[in-house]
Amino acid sequence: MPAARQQERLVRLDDAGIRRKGRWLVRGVSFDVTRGEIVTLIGPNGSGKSTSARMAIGLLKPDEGSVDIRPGLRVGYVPQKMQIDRTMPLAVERLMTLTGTLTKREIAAALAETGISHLAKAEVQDLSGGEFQRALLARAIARKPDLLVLDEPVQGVDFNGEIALYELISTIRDRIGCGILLISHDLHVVMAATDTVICLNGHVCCRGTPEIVSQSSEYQRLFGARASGALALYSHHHDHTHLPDGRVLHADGTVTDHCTPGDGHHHGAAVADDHIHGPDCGCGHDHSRLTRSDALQKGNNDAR
Ligand SMILES: Nc1ncnc2c1ncn2[C@@H]1O[C@H](COP(=O)(O)OP(=O)(O)OP(=O)(O)O)[C@@H](O)[C@H]1O
Repeated sequence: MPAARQQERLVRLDDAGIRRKGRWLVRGVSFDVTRGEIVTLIGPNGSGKSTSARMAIGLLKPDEGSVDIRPGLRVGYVPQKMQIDRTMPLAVERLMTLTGTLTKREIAAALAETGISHLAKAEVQDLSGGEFQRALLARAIARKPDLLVLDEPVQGVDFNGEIALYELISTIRDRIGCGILLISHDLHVVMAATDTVICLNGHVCCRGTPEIVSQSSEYQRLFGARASGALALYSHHHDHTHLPDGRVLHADGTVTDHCTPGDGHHHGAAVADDHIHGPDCGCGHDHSRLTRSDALQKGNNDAR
């Protein structure tokens, strides 16, 4: 692909935020996706990944900041949840055309690309989890999108299937030359397939290339031989916690309605996937900071 085309910016979010019912769902979100790039959003449940992705493709308008989408951008989107009536007979090739017409040739090419040509006439309700994800991917790439947005594309897929699907996503990027915005919880494999990782937790917590992160000494110390994913991105110091009611508890004990991009990193929520810090956990973090359970308890007390 020519270099100029590769640098083509497809979408840019600049300090974008979404507010609902008096609460910021995400705030201060800035990132670009350029052609040929795979950008992955990671973060705990409810951290704003889907909301940010939906802003990036114009399904949600930001309440502050801006989202610039290249004029005429063709988007292929696989949402996290699909409303498909599993009791209705629906063949895979019909699923492909539910949201617009496609030629037989386009359908055949997309099914071949995703390795499910043999399932063209199969009923969607009979597909395995991995086959269903491939069918959704086929539908999303059939119109040769400029930007492919995949919200948790490996849900319900076993470990080997996950790796195969990520490889497929990279192959599709190379062949179609699209940009890809990926949302994933699969930190152990997401590193391999990604150019840029963005860690969200109500705002952008940190970002970086997988290579730089995986070579850091803290990464090696934290995760050693079992480290093959983006877990290292979760190893930085976090200095505030989002409370269940949406307010923010800061390291100095103060509670505010929301965090801001300048707040620094979160404590606990993102680290909790592995352990709660204590004097013996050996992870190298600053243990004078509040543990997640301490922080939550303190926040709850403050709220009373
Ligand atoms: N329309 C809405 N009104 C109010 N709150 C909303 C709305 N949509 C989403 N939320 C809340 O915004 C937060 C972010 O949701 P979002 O779906 O973006 O998170 P996520 O990071 O994709 O989560 P998950 O990993 O669980 O899929 C959640 O707390 C969610 O409950």
